[in-house]
Amino acid sequence: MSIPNVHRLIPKFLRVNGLTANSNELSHNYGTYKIYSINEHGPFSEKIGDFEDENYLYMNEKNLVRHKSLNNESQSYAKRYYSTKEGSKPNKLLHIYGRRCYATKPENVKGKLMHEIQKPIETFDDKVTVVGIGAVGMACAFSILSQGISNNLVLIDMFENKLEGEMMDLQHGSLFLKDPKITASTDYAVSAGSRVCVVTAGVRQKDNESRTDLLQRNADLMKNIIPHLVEYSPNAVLLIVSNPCDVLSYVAWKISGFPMTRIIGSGTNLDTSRFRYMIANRLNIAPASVHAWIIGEHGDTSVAVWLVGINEKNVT
Ligand SMILES: NC(=O)C1=CN([C@@H]2O[C@H](COP(=O)(O)OP(=O)(O)OC[C@H]3O[C@@H](n4cnc5c(N)ncnc54)[C@H](O)[C@@H]3O)[C@@H](O)[C@H]2O)C=CC1
Ligand SMILES: CC(=O)C(=O)O
Repeated sequence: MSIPNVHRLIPKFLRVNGLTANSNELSHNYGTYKIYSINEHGPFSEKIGDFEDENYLYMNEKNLVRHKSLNNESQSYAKRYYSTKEGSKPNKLLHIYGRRCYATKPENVKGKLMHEIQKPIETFDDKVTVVGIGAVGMACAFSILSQGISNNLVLIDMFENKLEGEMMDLQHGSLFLKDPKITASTDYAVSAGSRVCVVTAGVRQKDNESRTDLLQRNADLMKNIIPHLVEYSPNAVLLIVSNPCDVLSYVAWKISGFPMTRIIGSGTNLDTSRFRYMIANRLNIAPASVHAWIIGEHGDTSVAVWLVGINEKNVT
């Protein structure tokens, strides 16, 4: 956001807060601040602008209430409430955080070189457990972390050495992630309080085997795995990926005693994604532009359904 726009924005906040700031006071460029709001849905839900001016924070410090250093002074925040904003409901209180980013003032070498030390993130309320850390389990684990689905990941498998190695590999990637907490064990106690448990443990097909051929072996594993998950995470959603995933979802439902709404099978998602890719590839369009599904069981009896609509510019 350009500075003139910001000037339009800032007095609005100040006015709402009963302040009479003069936007001339905002004219000294220094760092870059990003202004965020939060509401009852969570923090940083909405970025409402960037601006460049140290005096705004200063002014907040002197005239408003809080120029607080949060997080052990690792970041400077200007914290304000305001009660109205275009597009938001009147009287709904929102927080404003102004976060200062160093290293934006070109001539300020110190600002470029000096970064305040941040503490590790300590609140984790979105625990996800992945049981079975083979090819599928680790792909799930990596996707969960890299897409920011959870910052609190637990890995469970039968093999301690393998668990340790996979855990360390993920932990060593923390710099590129959002400082996640990653734990691993053969003991299900580490999974306690998970919101989602993804089950990928089990045997996979060999040549000439169908997914249903795996049923007995993997159903036996479920009898061992599911009760532990229920014991430690009685409110979790179970996502069953092990094959045959639809039948094993049923098995997991029966063993767990959970309501049906808390058992999800990965079903034909993978098949659908494959199908869309193939059509997209054939038509030279993006998979997201293909409307096609594989329905039925994730297995040899599944059925393809699709719709093709063509106009001058698009194929849908
Ligand atoms: N639903 C879907 O779309 C897909 C399902 N699958 C299924 O996922 C399952 C896993 O496949 P992969 O990862 O390729 O196999 P994998 O052999 O690479 O990994 C299986 C993992 O499960 C672990 N495991 C076995 N018994 C266990 C137990 N009692 N407790 C904890 N961990 C246990 C093994 O130690 C191993 O690490 C298979 O059943 C496969 O058919 C695979 C691909 C897609
Ligand atoms: C293994 C399996 O279910 C799949 O790749 O579709």
